[in-house]
Amino acid sequence: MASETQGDLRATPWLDRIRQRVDAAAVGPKARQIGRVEEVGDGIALVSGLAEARLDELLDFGGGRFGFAQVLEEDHVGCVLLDTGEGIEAGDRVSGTGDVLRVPVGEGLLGRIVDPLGRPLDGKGEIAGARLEPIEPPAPEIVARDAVTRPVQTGTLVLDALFALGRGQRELIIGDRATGKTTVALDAIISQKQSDIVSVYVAIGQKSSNVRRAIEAIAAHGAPERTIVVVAGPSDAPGLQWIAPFAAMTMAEYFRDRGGHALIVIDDLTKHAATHREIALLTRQSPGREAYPGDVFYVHARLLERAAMLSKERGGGSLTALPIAETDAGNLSAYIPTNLISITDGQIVLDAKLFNQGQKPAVDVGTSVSRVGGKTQAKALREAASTMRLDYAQFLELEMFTRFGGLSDARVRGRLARGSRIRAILGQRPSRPYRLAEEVALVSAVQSGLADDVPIEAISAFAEAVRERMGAEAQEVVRQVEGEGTLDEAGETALRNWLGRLVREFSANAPEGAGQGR
Ligand SMILES: Nc1ncnc2c1ncn2[C@@H]1O[C@H](COP(=O)(O)OP(=O)(O)OP(=O)(O)O)[C@@H](O)[C@H]1O
Repeated sequence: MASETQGDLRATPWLDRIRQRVDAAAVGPKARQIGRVEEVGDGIALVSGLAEARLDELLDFGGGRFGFAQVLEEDHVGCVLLDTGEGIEAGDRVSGTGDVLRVPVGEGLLGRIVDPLGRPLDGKGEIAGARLEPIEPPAPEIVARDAVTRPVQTGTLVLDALFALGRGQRELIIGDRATGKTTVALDAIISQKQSDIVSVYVAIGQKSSNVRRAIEAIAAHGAPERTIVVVAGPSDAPGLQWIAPFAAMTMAEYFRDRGGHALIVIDDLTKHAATHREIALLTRQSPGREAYPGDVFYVHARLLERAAMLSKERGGGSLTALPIAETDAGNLSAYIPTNLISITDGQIVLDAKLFNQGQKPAVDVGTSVSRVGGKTQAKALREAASTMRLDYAQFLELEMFTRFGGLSDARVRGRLARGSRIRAILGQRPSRPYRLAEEVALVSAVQSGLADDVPIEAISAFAEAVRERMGAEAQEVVRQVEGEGTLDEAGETALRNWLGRLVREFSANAPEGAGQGR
């Protein structure tokens, strides 16, 4: 009897605790679908028994391994794994989570290098204060958008002067291998060092040496503390590479939706399309043109549609996208390039021939276009560059005709001299973006004819002098251009006088007869 009482005494607190836990627990049936792995390999698993699974649903393979439903068939679900799938075998249990894939977002990601799931790759510890958001929220609807009218300074003179990028715009950077595509996009990120725009660089299937070069360029010349780098390497699971641009978009949208401004560089969508094709073939979807599944256009359209300039009612934030695409032998009419060209608001075409001739950035001004137009350009630059594109195009044609000799008319020589100076001024080294005022000065110098007196071989030194000395020697011009985007009469005169003095320095040192228009 005594021992029974003792037992009761010991059991009472324990029973109370259990009673409390039972009372606190939500009571009700909780169904969890359990499926079974039928086949697994190459980052893909075919799973049976998940009749209720939804598209893009996150599936739990146990042991911290996940995948998401990409293809729903009558008898199986095609699932894309988010890791290599090592340790997963046919017959393993899989359960649906009822949720879609989510990634961390927030200010804590700024200055960090992460994988597409937001896991740190930079060894700087956990991401602070992050919350989870789905990787594919719907794109802003039409009424939530505003016109694209405010510029994004890319710092690359040929882009800012001739094509102009606007906040909320999607501009494709396209060209053959190693033609400077990444460099142009990175310069746009570096150029945001002093702006209110945060940047996201997402590398999909890029060689680690290239990714390291990009990270180093941003760290050395840009504002790494306001940049997020998302990396999915070539040896990562195809699923991880596939979600990379979507996850990075979600991270960038966080700023757009809070009235902020973001720029995303997607490097590159050709590799993403190849991953999409690989996944589609492995999950037995029927191949279409060039063996891509029929939905590859839709995948990229719904991704890029998320770049937008939001209306004032929605906070007035913006997300600008610079997707990159690779061509083969300059073929812009291949399947993925044509898709992307028709989705985006313009394209910057980089030409291998120009690159090999030493014209860098190798932008082909004939085939490049911005469908948003000059509306987004700062007034001062728009006015200075108004006829530059036409002058340059005419020069290129004239140059071709005069290559065989003959035409020596003074007007023709004048045009050739002007055109060759435009070409020289458009040349630019990597990681050296210009400020807006410097661009206005350079374009004005060439278009007003002042630079005709600078020998062609001294043009790059002249441009360098503008970069180095303008801030100190033409402060009022810089203040007006960068503050108001335009120059009043006094400002224009001050700019002309300053450029005139600079030109004299360069033409004074010129060899006899230089600058007379070759
Ligand atoms: N304006 C430039 N001036 C001098 N060198 C440049 C310029 N732009 C690019 N380069 C050089 O050309 C090489 C290729 O550039 P980049 O990696 O940007 O090209 P890409 O088209 O992105 O290449 P990939 O096809 O490998 O992605 C690099 O070594 C880069 O430093």
